[in-house]
Amino acid sequence: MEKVTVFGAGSWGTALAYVLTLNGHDVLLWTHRADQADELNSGTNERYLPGFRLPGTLKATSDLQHAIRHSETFVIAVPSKAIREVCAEISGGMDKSALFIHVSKGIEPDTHKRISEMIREEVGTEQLKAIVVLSGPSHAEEVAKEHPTTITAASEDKEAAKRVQDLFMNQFLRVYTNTDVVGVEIGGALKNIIALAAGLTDGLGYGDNAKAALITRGLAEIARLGVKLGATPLTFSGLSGVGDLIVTCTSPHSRNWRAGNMLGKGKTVEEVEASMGMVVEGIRTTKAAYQLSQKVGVPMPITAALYSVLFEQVPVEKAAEGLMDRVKKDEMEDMIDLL
Ligand SMILES: NC(=O)C1=CN([C@@H]2O[C@H](COP(=O)(O)OP(=O)(O)OC[C@H]3O[C@@H](n4cnc5c(N)ncnc54)[C@H](OP(=O)(O)O)[C@@H]3O)[C@@H](O)[C@H]2O)C=CC1
Ligand SMILES: O=C(CO)COP(=O)(O)O
Repeated sequence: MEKVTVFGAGSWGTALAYVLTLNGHDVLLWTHRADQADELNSGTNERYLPGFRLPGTLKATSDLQHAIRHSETFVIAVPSKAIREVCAEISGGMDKSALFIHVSKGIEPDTHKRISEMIREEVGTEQLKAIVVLSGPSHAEEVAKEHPTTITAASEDKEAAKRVQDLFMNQFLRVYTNTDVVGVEIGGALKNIIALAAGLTDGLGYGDNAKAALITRGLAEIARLGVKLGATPLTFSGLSGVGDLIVTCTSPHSRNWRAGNMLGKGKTVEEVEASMGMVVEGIRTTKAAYQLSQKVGVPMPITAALYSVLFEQVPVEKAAEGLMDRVKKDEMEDMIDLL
């Protein structure tokens, strides 16, 4: 039995705290809202996991110092836009080092930093035992129902990745390890762009051919960018690559797919964001990935088309037409770096 603190009590933080509690660990779930801590301690999280009953052994707090002191194993489960703020606050309150496990999927616009890079910038080297990213096809709603799920724990520190595998693995959650942090983080972040686009084409009524095209060509452009940034090509055919692409592009559980679907049915970006009530990482990541693709000179036509819809008010039908009208190509063109 280990002591673990989960920071962030949205759908994923709550589901992972549940898994760790089931696995026999002493888990403290931190939320920045005192009213939510009270609700969690009474056994529910209605906004983020409606109908789900938390076990009585899973405790919650909104006291950050209490949460930091509870353990030396931290699971960071807040949206990417809150990573810097939350990690800086945690770092400011730490008096011993800790293992940081992050589960967020995003890239920061303008700096183009991955989550583990932001954590390293906010937490002192002497405070970090290691950083592990936990990623893969895993809707919180299904994990909370104990449905079979597979994910990967990636770290440059193999022993740390194995420790995370041991912490989370059980009969319904199978955890693999990987050493390709860049590939796992890029795959997890960029699949949200393609999921938004898949929701959008579903909203337009384009059907399955269009979705298969988005998943396949989306994977090609994600891998192209990832390899340029130092990822191992094979990682993109794994759980955090094609696995997460499939689950997010095809499931109504996906907030990114749902947001895209609303856009395809004519809602504005502002209307979609206001109505979701949960994080839609793909919008921010589209901006970051578009900027990054321009900076490093990697063609990412789907990302560019979505960027034009989200940030340049290009009508969705026009963006889709633009994708189909592009110059004729060989399927494997621009893929040479992946060999
Ligand atoms: N849900 C899922 O199935 C999965 C999600 N992920 C990833 O995990 C990350 C978290 O997602 P998820 O749990 O779904 O998100 P949710 O939108 O469900 O919840 C976000 C949580 O973070 C809290 N939060 C937001 N900003 C801050 C802040 N500045 N300080 C402290 N807490 C904050 C929110 O609090 P408040 O209620 O006050 O807004 C809320 O509790 C995302 O990057 C997502 O892509 C990864 C795999 C699966
Ligand atoms: O990352 C996820 C599943 O692996 C969750 O995706 P959404 O954020 O689109 O719901």
